[in-house]
Amino acid sequence: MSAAREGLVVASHGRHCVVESSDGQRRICHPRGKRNQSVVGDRVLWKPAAPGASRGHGDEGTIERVQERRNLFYRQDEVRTKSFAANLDQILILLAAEPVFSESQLARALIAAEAAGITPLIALNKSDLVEPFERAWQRLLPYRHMGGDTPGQAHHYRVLPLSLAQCAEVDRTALLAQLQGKATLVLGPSGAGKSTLVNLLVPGAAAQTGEISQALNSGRHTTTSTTWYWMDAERSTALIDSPGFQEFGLRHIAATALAHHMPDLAAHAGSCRFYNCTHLHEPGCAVRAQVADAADATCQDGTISANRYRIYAELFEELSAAPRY
Ligand SMILES: Nc1nc2c(ncn2[C@@H]2O[C@H](COP(=O)(O)OP(=O)(O)OP(=O)(O)O)[C@@H](O)[C@H]2O)c(=O)[nH]1
Ligand SMILES: [Zn+2]
Repeated sequence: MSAAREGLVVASHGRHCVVESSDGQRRICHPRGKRNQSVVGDRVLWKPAAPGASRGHGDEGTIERVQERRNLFYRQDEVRTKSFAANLDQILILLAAEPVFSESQLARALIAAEAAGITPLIALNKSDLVEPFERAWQRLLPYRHMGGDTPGQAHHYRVLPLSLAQCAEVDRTALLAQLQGKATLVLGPSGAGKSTLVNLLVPGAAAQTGEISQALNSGRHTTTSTTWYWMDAERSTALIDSPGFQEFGLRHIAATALAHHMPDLAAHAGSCRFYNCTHLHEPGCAVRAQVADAADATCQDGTISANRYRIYAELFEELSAAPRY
């Protein structure tokens, strides 16, 4: 019996996953048990399959154990839990001037990131589309100023303007500075420019996925759901591409914990008269007292935008409702 070796899960497809060993070699691995419990980003212990035992995919292996995770980013609706990836340093939410993004989806992704303890970063692409960009940038005002404007104090979220198609060197440099040495999960609505981003930043992205598809030996299974790409030869900077920005279920978060994961609300929640205030109808609610009347109000002065509060109230109701199944 050979000893188990360490590896990194770089793609996952149904019951198979692709494990990269320290020498960079990638191979298909099957879980030892019935279910595939590993997700992309997992560190695993694997063993090569016994000679002759492989199922025609060449060199294969078995996952013996999934090592303890630093974090796990996932969403959950009423019927299922979907894991995006594990052991992440940050989550890049890629939006664009067009198509118009959903603020509710953005808020959900940010809440899930906060709940998992992973730093989110927001980028708004297509700055070359001047007017739509201006409108979208304006819609992001509460996010750009969250955390207040006290001199010397950083905003809660970093929001980067970008034009990936024009690939201005200054944009690329700003983005690279944010990604260097980290494992970043990229999330975003369809059409925002995720593929453009991956192709711009990952040399040989096609080759990396080609290798995976080849390893999966499956013309039928060409789309792996989540993929880990190395941006550098030293394999220190990674981008993880994942679908699933739509229908971002937050069933794993208690309604009463929501405000805690929304920094603009959390800043005031401690001053409510009742310690268990839901910020929906209680007297002496410090959160509601800060909700701006005007739809275009910002968080610049510590106020809460009307949209953010509406999103909170809607989510609170959704998460309090009894399961339908
Ligand atoms: N004007 C403009 N168009 C861009 C920019 N970046 C990407 N695009 C275009 O936007 C479209 C969508 O880009 P993709 O990279 O395919 O978007 P995606 O997020 O991968 O979309 P899906 O494949 O549907 O998930 C393409 O036609 C790109 O050429 C940009 O900075 N400015
Ligand atoms: Zn309150």
